[in-house]
Amino acid sequence: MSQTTTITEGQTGLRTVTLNSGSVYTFNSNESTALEKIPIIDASRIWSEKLEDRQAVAEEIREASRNIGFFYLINHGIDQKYAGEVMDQAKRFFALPEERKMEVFTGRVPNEYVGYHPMECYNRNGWKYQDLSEAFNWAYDAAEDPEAVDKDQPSVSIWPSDLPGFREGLYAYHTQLLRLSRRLARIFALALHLPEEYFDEYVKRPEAGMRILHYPEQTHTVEEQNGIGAHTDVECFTIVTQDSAGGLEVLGKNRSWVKAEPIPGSFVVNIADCFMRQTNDFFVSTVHRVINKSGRERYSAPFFFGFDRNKLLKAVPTCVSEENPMKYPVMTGGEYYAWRTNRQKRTNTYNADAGKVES
Ligand SMILES: O=C(O)CCC(=O)C(=O)O
Ligand SMILES: [Fe+2]
Repeated sequence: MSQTTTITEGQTGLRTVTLNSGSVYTFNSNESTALEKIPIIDASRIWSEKLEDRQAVAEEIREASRNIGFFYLINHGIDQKYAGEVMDQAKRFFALPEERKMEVFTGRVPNEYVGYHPMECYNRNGWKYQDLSEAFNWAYDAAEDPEAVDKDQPSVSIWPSDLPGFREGLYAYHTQLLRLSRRLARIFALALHLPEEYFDEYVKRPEAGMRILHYPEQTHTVEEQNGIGAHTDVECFTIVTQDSAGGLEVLGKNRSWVKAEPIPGSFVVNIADCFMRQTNDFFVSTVHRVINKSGRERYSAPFFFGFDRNKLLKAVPTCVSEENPMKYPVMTGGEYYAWRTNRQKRTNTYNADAGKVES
């Protein structure tokens, strides 16, 4: 899930991005570079029996999370067949006629980000052309979670009719990523120098939405259009599966767009806004965007992992002190998610009854 921004071009050539949470970012140019490197972290140690191994990988994650807010995970142990199946299902879904996809239009589910977000329905940066992508989102479902505490809790997702195997294919991968994320929540606790089990209570009933995205090749310039405009994610962290087309870009410390080049079999993990708030800005929730200039279609599948909606979004003890007091007001995760979801969905220019409305 992402957030609306506006961009203005200053006389210096610098661009200013104002996120709708009020944060302002400046960048030098719309061109992306490979100058700054996104760290590559070997995840095999997160599953190690030895605490020293888990602590060692946690320290690497700590550094990446506070410096750039993005890292690759390699050797994560999840079989590639699950990602392959999700990419196949994405191609199948997005190839459906518009009216079939509109059966599950996101506008049908108030306050939740689930369902279909049509092609060019957002313009996150107020550029000349709408963002060139379409997406389908689905939510956590206790029935698909082997570790669920309450299996009967209903899920808010909506599903297209007559698409056998679609839901199953998506949840098979989702369940794998859920297990990885719960383990990562422990590693993040170590990374914050907290007891390893610190977040366990927060992830029993996590916020764990996922989406598939389709980006056609963009022919307009990078000054005129994005695939998905500059934004920050909402929850704690995001695990992105991308295909080989490339196009994901991260706003680096030097104020340039850094390419997150595809590394086969890897995940791109990024810190999101709830984790930034819970770490009192120790972890950085980094602005990112997608521009598909690869000459072919691009598909991706981000998994958004956050804490239980009923828990308080409050800075952890190792990130506050008398000299460094809490920066953000305390609210529940649910209140924060609803606020962000509604802000984003209000900018959707597709009206289910009237058809597509240009912004
Ligand atoms: O498609 C991607 O690689 C990333 C998409 C993204 O940033 C998002 O959906 O929040
Ligand atoms: Fe994102």
